[in-house]
Amino acid sequence: MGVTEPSTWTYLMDMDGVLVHEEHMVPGADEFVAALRENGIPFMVFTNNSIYTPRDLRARLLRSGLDIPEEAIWTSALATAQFLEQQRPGGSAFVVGESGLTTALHNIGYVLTDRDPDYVILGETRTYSFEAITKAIRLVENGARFIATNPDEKGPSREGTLPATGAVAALIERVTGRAPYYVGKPNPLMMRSALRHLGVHSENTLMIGDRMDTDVRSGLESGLQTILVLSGISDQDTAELFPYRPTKVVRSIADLRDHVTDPFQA
Ligand SMILES: O=C(CO)COP(=O)(O)O
Ligand SMILES: [Mg+2]
Repeated sequence: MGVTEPSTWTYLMDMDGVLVHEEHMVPGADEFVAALRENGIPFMVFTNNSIYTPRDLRARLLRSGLDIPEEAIWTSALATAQFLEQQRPGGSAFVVGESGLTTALHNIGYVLTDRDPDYVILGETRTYSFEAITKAIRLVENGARFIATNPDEKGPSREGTLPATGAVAALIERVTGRAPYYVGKPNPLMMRSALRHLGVHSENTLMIGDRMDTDVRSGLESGLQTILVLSGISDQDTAELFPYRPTKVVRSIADLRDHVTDPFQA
């Protein structure tokens, strides 16, 4: 499909499976980011991973070899806090997650408590505890609104699949009969907040991701061009399993490093 290349693109880049696998950089990702910088192309890391604050995530990415400014990092934790600040300012929540989520909620003035909270908020962590999940279940049963940062049921790593927020949300939903509201990709809320944050329009913005059901769908439904990479969750057959298609499929972000001004001509 012919894509009209705008004078310059803005890049929204998924993180896990595109730029890194946990703490390991995807080969060539540093050269890709350097090419964006050399061409003065605006970009944002746009991740459903709610574990880290932008400050911690910048430090983590830097150690992996990627120099990403804090202000170019937008996570599902930040999107969730922005959503709740609009929904119920000064609210309270019981949180199952890490500092990326608790810090974002504290920054909007939320009280974190297990005593009659307005919300139960489930985020990404690598240390889900049976006790915390049980508490979350009981609070949802008692009427707390159930929110989850992202629907990803798994994440990629060099060692193999990692269970993720969506899988734990499914456990809580199975026990309580209450489905969570997911704020992260593909919810248009998260995309709109990123485009607003960047001050750009969908026509000259593209989304690069490793998942069809979060990254590509999120971009597609917001009018962006989309690129699926095969370095994360998806393989060469994945795109065919979905009713919709990405604009382009590449093996990894390294394949784009020499075409950042015209990614669809290559
Ligand atoms: O955290 C995730 C699932 O583990 C997904 O993060 P990304 O949106 O960066 O791929
Ligand atoms: Mg990903």
